[in-house]
Amino acid sequence: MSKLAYLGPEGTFCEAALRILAPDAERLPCANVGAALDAVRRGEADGAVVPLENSLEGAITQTLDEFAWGEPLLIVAELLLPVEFSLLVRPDTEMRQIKRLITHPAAHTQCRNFIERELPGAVVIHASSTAAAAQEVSNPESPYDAAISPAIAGELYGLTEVASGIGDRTDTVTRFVQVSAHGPLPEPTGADRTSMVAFLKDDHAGALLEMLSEFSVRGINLSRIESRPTGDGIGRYFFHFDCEGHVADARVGEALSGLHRICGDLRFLGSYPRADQVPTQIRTGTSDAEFAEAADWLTRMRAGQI
Ligand SMILES: O=C(O)C(=O)C[C@]1(C(=O)O)C=C[C@@H](O)C=C1
Repeated sequence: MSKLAYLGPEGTFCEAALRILAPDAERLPCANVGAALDAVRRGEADGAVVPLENSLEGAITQTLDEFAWGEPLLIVAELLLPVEFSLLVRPDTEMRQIKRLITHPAAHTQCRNFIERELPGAVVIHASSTAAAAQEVSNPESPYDAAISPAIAGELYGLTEVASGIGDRTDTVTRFVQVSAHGPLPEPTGADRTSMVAFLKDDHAGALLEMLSEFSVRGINLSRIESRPTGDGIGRYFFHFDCEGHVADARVGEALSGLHRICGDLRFLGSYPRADQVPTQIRTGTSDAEFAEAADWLTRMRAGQI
């Protein structure tokens, strides 16, 4: 049985994602995303499940930075999990008594309207996860009156749900990814995604356009682009890209080769099946067969056969 690390403790959305992605895996709760990924790097876990982006809040920057700077890991699967938040209190607390609230920063952002409307003036403190917040509130000595967490965390930590579905939108989803320390890569399915991190060779006009051109000239659709600071000063950024297709597809492989040539560093993060199973768009002239035919034509031409 494989062991997967995740953002704990028990009751996080991350755990819910892990249970769907790998129902039979042994679960190793970790204090934060970095610790979960380090457990994989040290061989203490066979893989990890971590949040990558949220449809309202955007990128989970800690995960992006871990993927860019930490020892390389491979994304092997993804999952889109609807996230629904509850307001949880100790059984003896009433809604009007809530003055101090604790939750994960991403949950705070997603429930901002509810907090302003229903709990005006409440102080919000951030926890390492939504379930860590619930666990904290379950302590009778806790200085916090309520947690914003998944309903399941309330059941696990003996809290009472005083409000449910408190997110600013009802259709929010978080994208989680499962990573492993090494291959093999998942087989291409025809509905795949490829992730990578690109560092510029040097800062010059059109550098980003040159990178984007490697995708566009091969008809590759991007599904996410994120810039993150390198830490080397204002204006210094590196880029995360997600594109449609698998590195085994000729057009994606060639785009990565092109990026490898023009970038200071290109880190491949993996090719894996898309959670929504939407087939990859293949524009005219960019299929594997058309790439193979063109390569064959070039070989014959170079051999003086045309
Ligand atoms: O704290 C949790 O329950 C998590 O799984 C983390 C996380 C996140 O990092 O965005 C996951 C989904 C929600 O958006 C809120 C928090």
